[in-house]
Amino acid sequence: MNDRLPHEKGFHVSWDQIHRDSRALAWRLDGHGPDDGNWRAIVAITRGGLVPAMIVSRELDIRVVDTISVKSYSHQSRGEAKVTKSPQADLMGDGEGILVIDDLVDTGKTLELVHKLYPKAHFATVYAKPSGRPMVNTYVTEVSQDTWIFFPWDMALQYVQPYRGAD
Ligand SMILES: O=P(O)(O)OC[C@H]1O[C@H](OP(=O)(O)OP(=O)(O)O)[C@H](O)[C@@H]1O
Ligand SMILES: O=c1[nH]c(=O)c2nc[nH]c2[nH]1
Ligand SMILES: [Mg+2]
Repeated sequence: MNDRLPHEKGFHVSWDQIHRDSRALAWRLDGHGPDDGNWRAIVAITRGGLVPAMIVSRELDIRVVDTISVKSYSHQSRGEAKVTKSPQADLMGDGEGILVIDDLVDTGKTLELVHKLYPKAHFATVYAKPSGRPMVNTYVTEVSQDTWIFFPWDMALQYVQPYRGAD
């Protein structure tokens, strides 16, 4: 374990798994929108929410997709959450009928900020840690607070030396 990191465990998510888990999220959301079960639009929280949002939009046939950009982490340390790009104001209103999607909720600060802006939106993430779980309306898998989730877009396959490597 690396002492500099506050996270004891790692949860490694493959492309295949994020695809399956995002489809599971779509399945949970299907038919639960306020307009005859439908949602007006999806708003992805960039960047992590982009891949799950695309998969949910495909599964639920939601063609209106916008983004909100919230930046709060640098590597594994958290800073102040800031909105650096907003979705179209006339689309959003108070968030009614809008599905806000992110890859995960950790402390909940990112969703808290977006919730303040769009209190009637529905908040959905693929993964949730306990501290942030109250901020999410729908999620698929819970992981413990001391787990760092590694996503496939942050990873690359690379050669590792065998334990008994040649010197
Ligand atoms: O619940 P919180 O403690 O606020 O953390 C969750 C947020 O942190 C990560 O995004 P990040 O700010 O690292 O930006 P990124 O999506 O561009 O990687 C993640 O994608 C969530 O959006
Ligand atoms: O890739 C990530 N994994 C995490 O567990 C996490 N928590 C906040 N932000 C995160 N980003
Ligand atoms: Mg993010």
